[in-house]
Formats: sequence, C-alpha cells, structure tokens
Amino acid sequence: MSISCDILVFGGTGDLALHKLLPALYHLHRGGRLHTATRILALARGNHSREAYQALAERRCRAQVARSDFDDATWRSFAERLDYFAMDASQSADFGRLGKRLGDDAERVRVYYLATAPDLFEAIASHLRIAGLAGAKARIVLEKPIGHSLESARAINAAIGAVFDESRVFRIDHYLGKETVQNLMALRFANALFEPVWRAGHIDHVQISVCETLGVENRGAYYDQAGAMRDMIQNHLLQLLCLVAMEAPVRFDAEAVRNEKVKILEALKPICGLDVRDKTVRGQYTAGKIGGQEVPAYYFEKNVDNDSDTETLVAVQAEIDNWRWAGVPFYLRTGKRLARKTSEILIQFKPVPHHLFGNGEANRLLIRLQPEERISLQLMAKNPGKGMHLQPVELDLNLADAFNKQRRWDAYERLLLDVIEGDSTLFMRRDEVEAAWHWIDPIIEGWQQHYQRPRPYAAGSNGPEQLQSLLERHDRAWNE
Ligand SMILES: NC(=O)C1=CN([C@@H]2O[C@H](COP(=O)(O)OP(=O)(O)OC[C@H]3O[C@@H](n4cnc5c(N)ncnc54)[C@H](OP(=O)(O)O)[C@@H]3O)[C@@H](O)[C@H]2O)C=CC1
Ligand SMILES: O=C1O[C@H](COP(=O)(O)O)[C@@H](O)[C@H](O)[C@H]1O
Repeated sequence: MSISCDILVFGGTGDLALHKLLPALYHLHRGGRLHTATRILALARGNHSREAYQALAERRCRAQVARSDFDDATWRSFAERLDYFAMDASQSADFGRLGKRLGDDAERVRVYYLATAPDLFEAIASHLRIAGLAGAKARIVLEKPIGHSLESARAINAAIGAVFDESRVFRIDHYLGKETVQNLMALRFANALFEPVWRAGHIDHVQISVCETLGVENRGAYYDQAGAMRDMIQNHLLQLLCLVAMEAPVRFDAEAVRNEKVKILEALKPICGLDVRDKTVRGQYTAGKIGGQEVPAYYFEKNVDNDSDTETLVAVQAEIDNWRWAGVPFYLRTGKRLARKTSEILIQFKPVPHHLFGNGEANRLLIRLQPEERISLQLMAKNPGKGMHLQPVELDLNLADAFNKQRRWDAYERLLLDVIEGDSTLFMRRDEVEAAWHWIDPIIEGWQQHYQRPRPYAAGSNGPEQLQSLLERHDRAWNE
C-alpha cells in the first residue's frame, strides 16, 4: 500500500480526469494500492455538490472500467475518498479558500495533477506558492504537451521551477506508462541477445508508428492549435525513439535513464528549411468511412476552423548523429482516422551478407504496443520437403498469454502510483522536453516558410500517397 496523500485534480470535470484518471484511481483502490487515508479532490469552476460529482464520476467510470472489474461495493468505498471543490484556478483568492478546505498539515503529501489546458499551469503554480500550498511535500503533475514551442515550454518550465524543484515535477507522457514500452527496456537491457546487433552495422532502419482510427472527437479547439506534430511526435513518438536508441543506463533510476534519453534527443539531426520537403509528410483527413460508418472531414469537426491547415497525420525521417546510429533512418508516423489502430515499433535488420539459399528476407523484430501487446521476431526457415526453399516465420510472444492473462495495468495507474511514491523514472525531465522542442520547432517553421500544406487523405485509408513514397524512394515500405 502506498503512502497517505491528497490527490488534487485541477480540471476534475474534464475528459482526461473522467476518462483516464478516475478509472485509474478506481483500479488502484480496488487493488488495495491506495492508502486508506488517501483523498481525491476534483477541482473545476462548475458548481457541483459532492454527490453530483460522485454520480458523474460513477457514470464515467462504469463506462470505462471492464464490467468484471466494476462492482457497487468497491465503487462506494472508492467514492468515500472522492470530493469536489468549485474554484477558478486563474484566481489567486480561490487558492486561499482551497487552503482552508485542505487544512494545514505541512507533513501531508499533496499531489497537484494539472489536467487543464497548459495556459493555466503558470498561474496555478504561482497561486499555490502564494497560498502556502507548495511546501516540501507537494508534487505537481503536468500533462503534455508542455507548451507549443521551445520558447513557451521554457516559460512554463521556468514558472513551475520557481515553485517546485525538479524532483517534485512530474511531466507525464502516458506512453511511458504502457507495459510494452517498459518491456522494450527489459528486452534491450535484460537480454544479451540483442545488444551486439542493436546498431548501425546490423540495422537497416527503424519504424515507429502510432496509427489511430479515432478523429479529434470533442478536442477540436485544442487539436486545431496543436496538430499531430505537437500532440504526438513531440512527446510520445520521440520518447519511443529514445527508448529504442538510448545507451544502457548505469542504473534503473530517474537520473540515469533520463540522462541517456536526453543524449539521443540532443543528437537528432536537425531538419530545417527545404529539408522538410524530403524528410517529412503532413496530411489531413477528408470525409471517409471508419468501420463502415461515414465520418466527416477534419475541417468539419466541431471547433475546427473550416479553412484549417492543421495536420492530422505526420511522418518524419529522423536520424541520430551518434556512433551507434549514424546513417540509420528512424521513420516516425502518426495519424488520426487511419484504416486501423495500431502502435508498433519495427526494427528492420540488414540482409545476410551472402545469400546461400537464393533470395531470403532480412530479419525483423516487431514490438506491438496496441491493440495487443506482443513481440515477434521474423526469422527465415526452411519449408518442409525437398530442396532448400525458405520462408519467413514468426517467433511470437503474446505478453498477455505469457503472464497468464493477468489484467494489464492502464498506463495512468502505473504513473499515478509512481507520482504518489515519488519515482520520476518514467516521467520527462525539463531538459528532455526542451530538447524535443528544439528539434520540432524548425520542422514546423520549415512547413510555414515553404507553405507545406497538409496532403488530403480519406478517413479510413492508409494516409496520403506521399506517406508511402517517403520510404519507397529508398526501396523500403511501411509495415502494414
Ligand atoms: N483528454 C485526453 O485524453 C488527454 C488530454 N491531455 C491534456 O490534458 C489537458 C486537459 O484535457 P481535457 O481533459 O481533454 O480538457 P477538457 O476541456 O475536457 O477539460 C478541461 C477541464 O479544466 C477545467 N477548467 C478550465 N478552466 C478552468 C479554470 N480557470 N479553473 C478551474 N478549472 C478549469 C474544466 O472545467 P470548468 O470549465 O468547469 O472549469 C475542465 O474540468 C489538456 O492540456 C490536454 O492537452 C493529454 C493527454 C490526453
Ligand atoms: O496523448 C494523446 O494520446 C492519444 C493516443 O493515446 P493511446 O494511448 O490511445 O494510443 C491521442 O489520441 C491524443 O490525440 C493525444 O493527445
């Protein structure tokens, strides 16, 4: 059981809080992982009574949690922890009221989870300090994206850093909480097999894909300002790239792991000016069909500008200028309203130096994060019967089966527990976030300078033609 604390969720009536955070806290409660004295306080401007908020939370958790994991008695005991406080987080005076509500127990651990738009982050940190609520036992959790550029990220980080020292700042990237993402570290650093071939001499290229069938749902106002580059590449995909490419940390702790990740981000070869034409693809979905249902074009989504040139798909050919990876392309791709939902990492090895048995295919290691968690290694094997006819076969590990179908933790469960326990290994450090923006900003500027408008692609398709040509021109193809 973890330590006793107050978890305060700013933006407690929002989509993230109701869809992800509360279900994760419910699971932690159900698994006996929350201290009996831990309380959860949701904060937002709307006027809700405690009972009304609990009813709202119950409705959303019921819809989110698997039926077999939800029962009324557990919900009632969870709801006892749950309360609501109406306040405007932009108003300093409201933090005085909050302080009174919390009482003054300087020894109590407080977790402030900012599930609001990032333009409130600076004000919330400063108001917490003024109200005397940011003492040594307080921690702050920031949702991605941290800002919309290097400059704005620096401003947010500086404002937060003026109130909370870095060890108490938890910049969340929920991809780092996914089991298979952590398994990537286990695969690389707990097995001797891969290390000797995990380098330029043996690897032809790497693909990192996060493809979604969802559109922007009800997040049009945010997404139209952000686009796929800021929403996904700047954080989730670059974090995956770091885990694939980093050197083995000397210890599995926050500083050692993050030191190695930041070295990779700093070694990313800049993509500037006209490079964007050769090394990136932007797309935007038009009307189409997903699962047999008609869906509208992006520019007809709620709260999206009718003339929007925001990208809903991006692909980038990244390169890492260091000894291990020089010359190996890392193809990153993410998009909404694509034909299928899948998140995966493909390591494409080079072919054997001499083909003894005619043409064979090169080995590939596929690490699938979603929808199922599996690791499969494609090897060449002999077809039964006469002659040496080879065929690719899969050595396939389904992680759910390997662990007796134990319930897989949702990323937010793992990460919330880490925050409560004060372990920031799976969170982004300030310099990582800034190094990522340092690489992203010139690409976005290049698009603006060279008027690189997004290419249209039909919802339910595999993306625009240019997505395929990014690889085809080097005789490669996306794993479909
Ligand atoms: N939704 C998701 O799955 C994900 C979201 N994120 C990030 O999390 C953040 C929140 O996203 P999301 O939940 O979708 O957003 P929503 O718009 O659904 O929720 C925003 C929340 O903030 C509250 N709020 C807004 N202004 C104030 C204020 N001045 N004082 C107090 N509360 C306020 C709103 O309530 P009220 O208006 O009543 O005050 C509401 O509870 C964003 O930065 C987003 O990028 C990150 C990853 C995934
Ligand atoms: O952070 C975000 O992630 C989701 C995708 O997350 P997943 O766990 O479902 O793969 C994405 O839909 C959203 O736009 C983005 O903000």
